[in-house]
Amino acid sequence: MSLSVSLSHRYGDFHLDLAFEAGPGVTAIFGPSGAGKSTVAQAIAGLLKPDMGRIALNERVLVDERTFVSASKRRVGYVFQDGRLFPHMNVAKNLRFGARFAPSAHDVSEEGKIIELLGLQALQERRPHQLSGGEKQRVALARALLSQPELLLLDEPLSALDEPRKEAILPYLERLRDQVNVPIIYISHSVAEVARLADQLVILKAGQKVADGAVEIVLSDPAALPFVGVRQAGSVLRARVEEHGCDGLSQLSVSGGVLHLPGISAPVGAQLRVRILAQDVLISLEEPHGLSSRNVVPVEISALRRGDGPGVAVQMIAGQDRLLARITARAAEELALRPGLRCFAILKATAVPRASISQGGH
Ligand SMILES: Nc1ncnc2c1ncn2[C@@H]1O[C@H](COP(=O)(O)OP(=O)(O)OP(=O)(O)O)[C@@H](O)[C@H]1O
Repeated sequence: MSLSVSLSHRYGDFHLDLAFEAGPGVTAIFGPSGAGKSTVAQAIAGLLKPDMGRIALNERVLVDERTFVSASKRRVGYVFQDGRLFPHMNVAKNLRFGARFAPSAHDVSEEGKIIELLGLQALQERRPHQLSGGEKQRVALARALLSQPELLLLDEPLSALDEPRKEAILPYLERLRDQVNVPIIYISHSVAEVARLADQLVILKAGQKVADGAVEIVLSDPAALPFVGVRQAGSVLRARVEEHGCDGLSQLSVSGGVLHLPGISAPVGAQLRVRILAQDVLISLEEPHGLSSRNVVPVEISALRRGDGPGVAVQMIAGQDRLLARITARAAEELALRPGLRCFAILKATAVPRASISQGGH
């Protein structure tokens, strides 16, 4: 699958002007409020006719100078922030409504698989007002999938939910990513969600694309730090669960070494993604001894970038992975950090919260 987007659109002073390509898996479109994310989503879905541009989905042109395929003919399943279920219909009828738009009749087992995947078996008779926010979003996701879309477009699907409900629905989105063969465009202003779900990332600012690429590469790029925010910046590592210790710490292998982290319930052998915030990584020139942290990984510095304030972002290569640290410029000077320098990254185990660790995504 491929989605190719090139857009130019004006709303008063706001000018959206960008191009990107999205492949299979989850492509996140990330940016602050007003960056133009929803405008992009609406153009892809056919709810907005851009001033100029070209959008093609799997070689089928949806928009160009001569073409404007209507929303209902695009095969794009759109899930809004608030789900937008039909209030007078129960869950089963809402789902049937989605299936009406499918180009071919549904295999019952396929339909059952979607309902099971999103955990809706027991909710079929309920009306939307009898559902929690998270359950409504799961119904909206299933309804969109039942229309057999070529692309699923999720526009901040978690933004109306409180933290516990977000946490409860994220595993469903992960299962969707890993088990349903429909590419997903995921609009979000949450780095945490992007780090958990996305394969590719496009960052927008004031209507322009400021970064794009594989999520691990973009999130660990010091140049992207100003757009991601210093407190949210960090890298995503792929890890494998090796062993659960009886003291509550689990041993994970990453390509550059071993991490010991708490709160991991995934079984031995499971593949995980671990988000490590730049502010939680320390750098040592020598291999530290007599240190309370057991998470010490040998690294090589690959890039440094001075921010506007006292901080420096340091990118390091650890095996096949990249780590990002944010330290003070004074420390970087005193340690004479420079690209090519071999040193050690230290991570405090308790700095990685449970929500930063997720399963799958390969
Ligand atoms: N229908 C419209 N008419 C006029 N201006 C609009 C319209 N829709 C969006 N805008 C403007 O376009 C800009 C981008 O809006 P958009 O909703 O795409 O941003 P966003 O990144 O999705 O923001 P948020 O995260 O707050 O939803 C904003 O300045 C907004 O005010």
